[in-house]
Amino acid sequence: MDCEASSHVSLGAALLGVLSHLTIFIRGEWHMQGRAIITTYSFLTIALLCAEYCRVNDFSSAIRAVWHVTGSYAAGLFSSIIIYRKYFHRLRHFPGPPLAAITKLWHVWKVLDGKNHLLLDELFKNYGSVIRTGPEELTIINAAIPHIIDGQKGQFTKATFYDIFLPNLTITAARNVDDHDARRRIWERGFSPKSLTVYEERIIHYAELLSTQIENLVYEGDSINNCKGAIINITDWISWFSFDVMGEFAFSRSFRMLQDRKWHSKIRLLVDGLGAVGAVSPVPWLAQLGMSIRPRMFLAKDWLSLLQWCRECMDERLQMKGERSDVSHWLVDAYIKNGSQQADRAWLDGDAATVIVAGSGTVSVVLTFAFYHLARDPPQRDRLFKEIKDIDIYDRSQLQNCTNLNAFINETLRLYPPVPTGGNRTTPPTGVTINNEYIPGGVTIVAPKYSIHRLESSYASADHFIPERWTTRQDMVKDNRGFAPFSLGKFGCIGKSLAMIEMRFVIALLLKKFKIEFQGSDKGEALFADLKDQFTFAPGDLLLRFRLRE
Ligand code: HEM
Repeated sequence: MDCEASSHVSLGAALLGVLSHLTIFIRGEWHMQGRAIITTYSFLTIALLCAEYCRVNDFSSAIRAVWHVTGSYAAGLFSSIIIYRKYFHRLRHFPGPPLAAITKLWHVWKVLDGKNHLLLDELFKNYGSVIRTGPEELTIINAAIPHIIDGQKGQFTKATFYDIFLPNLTITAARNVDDHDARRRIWERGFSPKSLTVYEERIIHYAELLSTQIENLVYEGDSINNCKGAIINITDWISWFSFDVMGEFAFSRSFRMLQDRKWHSKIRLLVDGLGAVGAVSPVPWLAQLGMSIRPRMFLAKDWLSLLQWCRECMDERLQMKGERSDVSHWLVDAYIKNGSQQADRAWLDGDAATVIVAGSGTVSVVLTFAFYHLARDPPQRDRLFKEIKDIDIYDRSQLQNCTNLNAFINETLRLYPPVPTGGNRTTPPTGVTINNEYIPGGVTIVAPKYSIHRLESSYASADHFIPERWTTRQDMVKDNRGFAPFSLGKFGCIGKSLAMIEMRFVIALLLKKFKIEFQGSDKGEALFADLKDQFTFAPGDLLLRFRLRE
């Protein structure tokens, strides 16, 4: 091919790239098509290579020519995408980091350290309350936003992020509103007041086991090391407790972590797998691509092995004779009544895994930070102890009426919402107007609770832990609309009441029995240094000294 012909071909290929963007890729969602796109382009490249080889009868010239054409095509395609996103996109006038407007990969790079909550907070300080954090994404940090996206009138749907869990089917990831509503109706049967009373017995059982194990460690510490009390990593112990409880609710079996005083290998996989979800959550297409192309590699392999284990646990659960009063009972019931169809089995497995993840990774965060503040703030600890020491903590209604305890939990939920930045939604097709600003349809809205809960315009001394703002110092709450640790509306947390029962009881039980203090010079530095946002918060280690009260 002479030089002129070659440059015509390159120009044609580049124009074709621009055209593919403007006519095909500019529309709709493509994050689930990664594999199909790669297969199609590979096929076309090979076909082109064969055709060129037949024409010139020389392999290296054919490769050079195809390389030229594909390079030009890619240059046209990506230049068009970049120019469009930067200068013509409907979100172009929103401020934000320049690279964010072009690709979400900048976000992956930025959150490799797992500190997405801090990143979004910093962006808020630099760019204001509405920030373009992706080509099709706005992060909005404003007290009104939780009610706008999830309130009664909310027409918003779950955003593309949730497809990261596919092909796993679960209520949390159901983006189709009808599928979600149908699943939610089944779940709701498992959270009736009657069911909660039954679950409470299980919670009490495991909380007592936690308390007994700590007591054993205190005796072991006193006699073996001759040190006063037990120094324990509360982050681990609280996680073991909450996963053991959810094992009961999902599969009617304990993971025996409290008993064995160590992590169950599969639960460890789960925690590590969620770390990976945190890292790739800004680009669900990358996660899907990894899963479909290399399902047997690295974390994808661990994740699949975990799902397989959940399936096996559910097989055992289905074999159990007699009625089981766990959360899965209602999911299993629906599965059997529907004729035990394979499609329903996928929902059953996915939702059982959801019970474990949604029920443990959240409660454990609040309890860990609650114990951190109990150790850090002796006057708060003494005030709580005074409130609970003479009541029957096994009587749920008495605990429910403990105003200081409730305020303490609320303040922990405010500063450390277990889902700190997640809960992305998509605007309805007609778009919405927020604070006099029109936002078009189909845009992802991120409303990070971590930052919204720390707005100075909403809470006086917002970064400080002051439980009194919920009791005697209500003047310190200026605008409470943004407080939504459990989210709101039809996608809001279904386990809120269960979680509150669990958190109140564990705090009351351990506080009544133990004196809780920091250990030596460790004042919780690792807890914060290693704190990661991986959809739910994953706190670092926290060593505390537990001593028996006289
Ligand atoms: C402190 C404890 C908890 C907090 C702060 C919390 C918070 C949340 C939040 C923010 C959401 C919305 C997530 C989203 O939009 O993607 C959610 C959903 C959910 N939570 Fe919780 N949660 C807690 C405990 C629990 C417990 C104990 C369970 C029981 C198994 C549970 C089950 C669920 C389920 C099934 C959903 C999905 C609801 C739906 O999509 O309709 N959560 N939770």
